[in-house]
Amino acid sequence: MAPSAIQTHRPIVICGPSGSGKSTILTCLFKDHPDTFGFSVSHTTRKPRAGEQEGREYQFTNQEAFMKLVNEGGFVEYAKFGSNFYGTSEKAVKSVADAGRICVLDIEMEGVKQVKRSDLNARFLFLSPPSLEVLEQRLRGRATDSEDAVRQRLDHAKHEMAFGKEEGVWDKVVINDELDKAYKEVEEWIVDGGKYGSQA
Ligand SMILES: Nc1ncnc2c1ncn2[C@@H]1O[C@H](COP(=O)(O)OP(=O)(O)OP(=O)(O)O)[C@@H](O)[C@H]1O
Repeated sequence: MAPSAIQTHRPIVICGPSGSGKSTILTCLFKDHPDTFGFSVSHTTRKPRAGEQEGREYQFTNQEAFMKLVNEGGFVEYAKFGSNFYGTSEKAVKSVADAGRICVLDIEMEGVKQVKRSDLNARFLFLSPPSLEVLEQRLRGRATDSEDAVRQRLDHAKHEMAFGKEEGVWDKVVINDELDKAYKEVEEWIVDGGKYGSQA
């Protein structure tokens, strides 16, 4: 039987504390490899903001429809933030692969555990800051968060760093010390000599 798109285009899960550099590294990757990667469009029960378009930023839905999809096992991961639900449907990930791209999932710890239990056959990358001290400097340097938010992120980062050290979870752990070096290491692992982790 011919391999499915999801087997030839294995999704990449990237996880790491806020401020570890996920967006920075993914921006480089997408720029250096145009038309290779894609993000799946998540579902959310929150209302669209001005300028947001159905099916582009999110698939906007209501709680009843969201829960129905949960019960049908349609999500590879979902979570509640504040009073709204957010989730990644299996269909959304598969449609990225069907379009000939590798789906990149930038998700947090609980989501990673759920994707691990799914049949997505994803590859798991943990991006770590060199230390909590450096992470704090970067979060402050980014200047996008209030003092309270920085403290919350650092608090959460301690648990995430422990998760990053757990056996059997990660296919690759990269320490983002010097950006160019970390990026090269991520790129090399993802591209995998042109195989992109494909076993097919
Ligand atoms: N190797 C590095 N050396 C120095 N600064 C870095 C390095 N990598 C990233 N940064 C800086 O650290 C800050 C945090 O990076 P970034 O926003 O990419 O993190 P993130 O993991 O995507 O965070 P979030 O999960 O909150 O979106 C940014 O200001 C970025 O420019």
